Amino acid sequence: MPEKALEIRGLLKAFGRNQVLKGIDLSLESGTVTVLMGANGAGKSTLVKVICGHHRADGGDLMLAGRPFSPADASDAISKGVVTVHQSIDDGVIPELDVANNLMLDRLVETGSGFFVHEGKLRKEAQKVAASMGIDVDLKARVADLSVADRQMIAIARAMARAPKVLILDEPTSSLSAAEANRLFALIDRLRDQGVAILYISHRLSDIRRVADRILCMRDGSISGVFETQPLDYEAAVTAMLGHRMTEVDISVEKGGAPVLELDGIRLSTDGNRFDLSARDGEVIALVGLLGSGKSRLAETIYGMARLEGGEMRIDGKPFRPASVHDAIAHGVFMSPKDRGSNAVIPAFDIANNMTLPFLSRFSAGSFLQSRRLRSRSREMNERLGVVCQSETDGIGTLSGGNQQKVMIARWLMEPCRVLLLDEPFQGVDIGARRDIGRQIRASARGRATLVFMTEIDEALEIADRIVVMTEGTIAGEHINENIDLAALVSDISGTEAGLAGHSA
Ligand SMILES: Nc1ncnc2c1ncn2[C@@H]1O[C@H](COP(=O)(O)OP(=O)(O)OP(=O)(O)O)[C@@H](O)[C@H]1O
Repeated sequence: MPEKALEIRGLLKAFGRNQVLKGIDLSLESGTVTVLMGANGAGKSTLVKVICGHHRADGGDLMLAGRPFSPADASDAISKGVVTVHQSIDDGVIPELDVANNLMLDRLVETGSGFFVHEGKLRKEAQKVAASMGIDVDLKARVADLSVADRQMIAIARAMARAPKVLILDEPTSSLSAAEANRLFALIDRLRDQGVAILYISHRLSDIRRVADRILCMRDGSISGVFETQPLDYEAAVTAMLGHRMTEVDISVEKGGAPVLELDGIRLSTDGNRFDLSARDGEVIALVGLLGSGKSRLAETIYGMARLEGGEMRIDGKPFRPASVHDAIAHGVFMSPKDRGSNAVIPAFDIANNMTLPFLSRFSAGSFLQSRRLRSRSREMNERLGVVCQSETDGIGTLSGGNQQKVMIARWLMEPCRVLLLDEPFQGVDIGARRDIGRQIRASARGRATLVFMTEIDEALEIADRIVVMTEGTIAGEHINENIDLAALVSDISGTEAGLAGHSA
């Protein structure tokens, strides 16, 4: 029998009158990866925050390796053997220090030996840790200069230097490219072999298929399903998580709409290849590519944040060369940026104000009627997208991450525009919510051209009329979604492995 690393019985947690955890029972076994799936707002982060000492439980018992466990705070949890790598990876590293010092940080602090004292010894030890984790990074590099993936590896390696019994990874692949995610999976395999009990939280079926030994589903503050018999039944797990089967997004190809946005022989960098793209009224185009493929640069160029380095852009047949974001917006171009935390959410505002923010100035006459109208529209949008909240006057900060993302998308779907750019709209949202958002994107498509920038092919296939593949700053291929030739699509994204891993075709 595998050893029970962590056992939880009857865990309760409420925020005010919102009972978020309603008696959670679960156990994590050593040398096993348990995936925790749950719809946005189900309570996953709250559960993790209780386990890692960030929140105090209101009731229930936690046992770590057979002993009562009630962490006073995050560092108490770590010292007892429960380490969490949060979505915000820089929680786990000090960006200004080099890799070796980051890897050895805890030992340096524990022994009080201070930094850089035994430089040679420190580097040797760090080398050992890096090698044992299969990490191939220059130990002298400043962590701030590393890629997101490398920083995340260092955060995990640092966590492992504490020899934890339980490692919690909260959506660890959300900022990684496919190849980087594969490196992370290899590291997880090693840790499992070393006997660590891993709790892995994810919304991505392709990740879940790759790492899960067992799946726990969470719905509305309770565990709604446990799947541990191989082969795992993913369809049943998704149903247990959502409480119903998933419904499909209807992709009916809009034919014959007039061109709205035309890119004619454009170049994103001075030495980049030129390309053309035309987006029609009512059309939803997915621009798919890995990190560095140029898709974000393209979004920024259309949105007036980056300079067009050649060629011509037109909107409704008229030349369009935005000098600024303000200028792009004035031409009817809206963009929902990725990384909602730093780019979009106004923490001090409530849901309705966050949703209607760009339009507030227009209604700023302070008119009571207008404000009522905005509130009722945001209430309707909340319902259509299934935002889990008490009311539209809740502070945005009280929503779960995925629900904040829905509010941000709603912000741009609510208002008419000519060109809508959505950068990674499904980041951090659960599978059911992805369908809700996809359906709303399609329902709002008429009267505009919609360009959705994303890394996951599965997501593109779910919502787009046309899939455009980008590599090295230019277009590598275009595919109509209806009767798509998946093999050809895959070969366009040459070298893409994990983004496709979950696709069964
Ligand atoms: N600090 C807080 N104050 C008030 N309510 C909160 C707080 N933190 C979480 N909640 C509420 O708890 C519920 C569960 O949120 P939680 O973040 O745990 O969900 P989640 O399952 O992690 O969702 P996601 O997948 O979207 O990240 C939500 O209704 C949320 O509004």
